[in-house]
Amino acid sequence: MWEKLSSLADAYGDRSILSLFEAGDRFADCSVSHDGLLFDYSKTNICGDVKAALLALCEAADVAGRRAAMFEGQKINDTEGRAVLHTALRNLGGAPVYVDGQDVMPEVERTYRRMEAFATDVREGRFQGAGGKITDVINIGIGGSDLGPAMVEIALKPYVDGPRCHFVSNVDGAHIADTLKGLDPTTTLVIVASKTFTTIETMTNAETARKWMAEKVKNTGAQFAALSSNTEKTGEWGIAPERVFGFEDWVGGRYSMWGPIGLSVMLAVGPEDFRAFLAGAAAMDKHFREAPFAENLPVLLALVGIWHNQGLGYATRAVLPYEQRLARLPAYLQQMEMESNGKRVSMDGAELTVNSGPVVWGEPGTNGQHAFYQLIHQGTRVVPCEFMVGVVGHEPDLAHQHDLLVANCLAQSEALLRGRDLSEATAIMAAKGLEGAELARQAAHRVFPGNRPSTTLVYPKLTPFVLGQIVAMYEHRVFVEGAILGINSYDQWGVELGKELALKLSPILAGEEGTEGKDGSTAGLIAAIRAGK
Ligand SMILES: O=P(O)(O)OC[C@H]1O[C@](O)(CO)[C@@H](O)[C@@H]1O
Repeated sequence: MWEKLSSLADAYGDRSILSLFEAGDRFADCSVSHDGLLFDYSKTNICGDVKAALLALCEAADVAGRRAAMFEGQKINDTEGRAVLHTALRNLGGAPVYVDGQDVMPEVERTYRRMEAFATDVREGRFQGAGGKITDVINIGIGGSDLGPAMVEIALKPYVDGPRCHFVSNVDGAHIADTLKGLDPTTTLVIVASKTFTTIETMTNAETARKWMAEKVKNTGAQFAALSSNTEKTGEWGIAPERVFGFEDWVGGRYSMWGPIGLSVMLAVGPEDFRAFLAGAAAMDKHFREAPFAENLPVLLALVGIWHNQGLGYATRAVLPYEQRLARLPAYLQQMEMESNGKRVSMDGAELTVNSGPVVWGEPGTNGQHAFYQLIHQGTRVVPCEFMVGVVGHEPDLAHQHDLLVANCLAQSEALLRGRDLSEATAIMAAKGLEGAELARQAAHRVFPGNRPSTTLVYPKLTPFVLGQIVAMYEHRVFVEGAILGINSYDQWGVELGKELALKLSPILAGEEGTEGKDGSTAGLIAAIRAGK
């Protein structure tokens, strides 16, 4: 299945992307517009036969069949025996969705209405803390129970008109200590967000928050809410059922912010804007299900990813939003993509014969330009870049700054494409008066190889709807890449070993057990830390 792609990669790996623009209207051929979004992949070296080979991979992997299986609630997460239906969380008012023959939508809608009612009560002051109206909300969660809502709350700042939201994730006591400083427990609502309600970091931080609140609030439980699929544990922990918002095991942690895990966002922006966020995602779901693959945004994004990673062997990709409010998007996508597609075996347990998903990283522009773009432009390894930028910002008075932002975004992809060759670099340095060996030496440092691939996503403005579209597009991109690789994108066994070892290390670090059986490095580190305490 991969031979064709690999022979095309051998043939085309080094060809000039710029020269591809000489034939026909490449921009028109290699960009897709849908519902306000414009995805341009013309600055990659994908063209006719590469695209055909990539689309053939979709056929060979039966992406269409697997897509149908996902939306139909089949148990495509087959190492855990679970359906994968985060799409149901944003299917509000939509068609029934069946799991094991039962329509899950009535329960999804019911929970959603409870969330709306609770969020409205908090925002309008009907739900109060011991000291009055809730001013602050702390979401305690980690991974998918943190990254999504934390990312969205920043992204939608212009829409925030509710209580201040804080996000605590790290088991490092510094995180919760710094967050609690300055907060008034009598007007703070604590949300414990954990699908399993057993995650050690979250439960430890929740306990710390409970102690902090108990110093000033008699009935601490009244100011706690839980977001979880483990209602037994939320009950044991003492959170009253009316403030427990549940979801089923067919919602994966890293895909969960569309439902109860998004409660902090709903509290911040209000139910109406949260609904718009879901509507954007639902619109992308529809596009993903209906558009032909050759014009399907998530499919194209996935194919670009497959070409760069499995085809050309580029091990990483940078996500570079030219939008300060998307500062946490790269971290969010890191979990979504790397926890989903960082797998070494296919569904049947056989080792992959191609690379698994790439390393995903990034920072917003223009900040990244002054940090790591040096390597992207002149380093020896190629880093495919995924730029994104809004046509307008939310600050009409600062439109000139937005124009500068856009200019920088476009300049970077242009620079990556064109580069600067030795003759140009030499002419520039000669014009500055250099000559001879020094001219040659200095010019060499100013050469940009160029021919470095990038894509650009242009969106009208970062509204809740648009953010929903973008995130859902990435979710489906991960699905398509995973389907082509033949892996299960919805389990995460790779996080388990470290968790198990950490539990065993705690008593050793405390001096209650010895280091027998530990490797020399770990034993040495334990000894040093124990001695330094
Ligand atoms: O919501 P929970 O159950 O606390 O899990 C948090 C995170 O931990 C993980 O299971 C990985 O450790 C993620 O997949 C998940 O998002």
